Amino acid sequence: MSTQGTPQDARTGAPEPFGARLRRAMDTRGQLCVGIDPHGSLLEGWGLADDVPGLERFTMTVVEALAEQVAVFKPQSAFFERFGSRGVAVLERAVAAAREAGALVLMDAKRGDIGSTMAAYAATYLDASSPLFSDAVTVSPYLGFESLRPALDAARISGSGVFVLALTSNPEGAQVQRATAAGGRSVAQLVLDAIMVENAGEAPFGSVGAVVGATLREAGADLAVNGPLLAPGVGAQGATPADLPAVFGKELRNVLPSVSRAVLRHGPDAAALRAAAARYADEVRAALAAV
Ligand SMILES: O=C(O)c1cc(=O)[nH]c(=O)n1[C@@H]1O[C@H](COP(=O)(O)O)[C@@H](O)[C@H]1O
Repeated sequence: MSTQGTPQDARTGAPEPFGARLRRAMDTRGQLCVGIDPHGSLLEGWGLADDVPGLERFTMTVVEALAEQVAVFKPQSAFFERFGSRGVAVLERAVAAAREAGALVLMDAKRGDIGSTMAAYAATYLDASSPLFSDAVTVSPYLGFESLRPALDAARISGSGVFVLALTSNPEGAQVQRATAAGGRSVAQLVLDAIMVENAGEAPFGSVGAVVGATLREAGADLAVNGPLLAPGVGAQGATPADLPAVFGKELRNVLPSVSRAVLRHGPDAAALRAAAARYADEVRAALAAV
């Protein structure tokens, strides 16, 4: 497995772990992830056709406008896959352009399968020689946390990261995630505990993140996973940066709030996109400073 494309640790020559790279990006650029979700309605709002050239124009405009400003981009794979191979080619180009410009890319693919198939997903997103290699990928642990092992192993080798769904932003998630597992803990808590074990001893924090919706109002779970906490749901789903302290408490410094539509709708003007992202980054900074 090649580790091309991943910055290396100057001292050891090994790929620098994603957790260290993300911590630095969050500390220097601010704690904000902008999702790239090319909904047909957004393309229409930008005056673009809902086709491959429209997808490409939309995506590259977002990348060019924000790549030197935001810590992380989170392209949502489904919005590219819906156009077939030509849409995936746009996604490949966007990932390369964003990484080239210094932003980290978290591929939102939410993959999860039996371990032997999970290895193929890991090869797709977490092997540095793959055309879709990303700094990190979202995965679902609901086939059992250990089914994710091939992705966790591949991430360690290539210096990339894995974000595991724990408490999702949608109201339906509670049915599964808040259910009580054997031993009396919630299913989500078991996932969080397993993430904690993966990140044990890592500094500044580990490369295995948890996804915890900003919409939850309160976590109702122990979020001290020694890793990043991706918090989608800010903006279009109704959460605001001011809601973050109540959900994340003492883990606030590790939170990476994510906004897609509420930033993207400000395009196609690059300055307006930059201003919208800067407003959210400022609001997040203010929410963190207030506690
Ligand atoms: O993993 C995710 O990114 C994710 C997890 C979750 O619990 N909720 C959630 O909304 N997301 C993603 O975050 C993005 C939210 O988009 P907006 O609601 O437009 O900001 C979408 O791409 C979702 O698929």
